[in-house]
Amino acid sequence: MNILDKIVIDKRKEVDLKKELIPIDIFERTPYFERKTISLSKKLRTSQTGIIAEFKRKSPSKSVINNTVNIEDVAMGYEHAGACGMSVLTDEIYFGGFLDDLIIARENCSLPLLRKEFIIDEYQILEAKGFGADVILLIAAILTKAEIKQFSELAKSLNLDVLLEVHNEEELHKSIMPSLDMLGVNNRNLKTFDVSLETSKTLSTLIPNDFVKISESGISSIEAIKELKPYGYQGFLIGENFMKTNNPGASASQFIKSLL
Ligand SMILES: O=C(O)c1ccccc1NCC(=O)[C@H](O)[C@H](O)COP(=O)(O)O
Repeated sequence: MNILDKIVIDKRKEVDLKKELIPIDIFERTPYFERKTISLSKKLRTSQTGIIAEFKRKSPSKSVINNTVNIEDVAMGYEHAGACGMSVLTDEIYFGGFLDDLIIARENCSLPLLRKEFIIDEYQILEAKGFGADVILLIAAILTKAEIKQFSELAKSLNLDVLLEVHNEEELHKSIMPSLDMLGVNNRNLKTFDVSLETSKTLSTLIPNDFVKISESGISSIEAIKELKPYGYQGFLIGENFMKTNNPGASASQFIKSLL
């Protein structure tokens, strides 16, 4: 069984258990639920750099990345660095993240926040809103076309932006629909962990211009961004390159300054 299938099986168990323990309407009563969300797609359309900086403690492909920095400092650091948005991995088993990380990030910066999660149930979308997210991620590899439609329409009804992630042509073709804001091409094959920026280049021409295009994973140099921009990418999701340092905010700041 590949890692993605394993993650989805564990996620199903986790969500089913939570649904038994925490009624969904609780999320509608959090202080964050009524908050006016910030649109990442709108910010990216006018951003000079388009950097979405990620908070990522560990990953299935790299094991531990950074266990010492705290999310308060990193959220403030990313905002100060001039990032366009922040991605927060909330999966605990595989990425060492927590839902509370979203709240802590929300309290420490005013960047649009992406809940980076393996969303397989509407419950997680209400939860994302209740914990201060502005954007949700939908991964085409783990969802049917009907689920992508159902989940993205629910997110839009809650004023959340939707980032749909693909890795190949088949996933892209099944996914394109008006309820998405951004199309992300993951340069990492989530089943084998192979990373290649060629994936973003190849798929770019197939993405209609109405969507903001984001290139995700394996970006570690200014040269990579310069290579990808001519293919129409306006957003660049970067995790490990910043998180592997002692000071991810300072690392993002240096990176963003070199881009301007
Ligand atoms: O990062 C992984 O190893 C991974 C494995 C399986 C599923 C998802 C995975 N990562 C999620 C992401 O999409 C990345 O964290 C994000 O794009 C940033 O990537 P990077 O800059 O390479 O840390």
